[in-house]
Amino acid sequence: MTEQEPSPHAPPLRRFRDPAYVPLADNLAQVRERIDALDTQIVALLAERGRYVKDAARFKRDAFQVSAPQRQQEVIDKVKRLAEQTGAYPEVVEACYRALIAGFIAREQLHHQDMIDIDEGQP
Ligand SMILES: C=C(O[C@@H]1C=C(C(=O)O)C=C[C@H]1O)C(=O)O
Repeated sequence: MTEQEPSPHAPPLRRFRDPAYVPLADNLAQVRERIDALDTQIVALLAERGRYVKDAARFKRDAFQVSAPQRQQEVIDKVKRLAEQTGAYPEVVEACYRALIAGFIAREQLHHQDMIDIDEGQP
């Protein structure tokens, strides 16, 4: 085992046994450029998702409703199905979503604590 980081511009060191495998890039630098571009999109999407999670707090009465465990399970089930359909690694998708939802709920709880009830009696 070397303690050296891989060389970004070097040619491939290994190949897949599957002769049908189609490479996506010429070198590691190219692979990383594409990963970086995807991360930019993913973080922008997470920001948008977070704005909707914040808005959801307006429709909830208490901490249990913020947590909404049944909805959490629906989201996990749905993304696992999507992973199967799209070829994403299902265990990665599930782990990401469990972490994401936990983080989003924590934020939503903070927003919820910072809100006031709408008084139904008001004209
Ligand atoms: C956004 C909601 O609130 C919470 C956050 C969820 C999420 O991040 O997907 C799902 C359920 C709730 O725990 C919701 O109830 O839809």
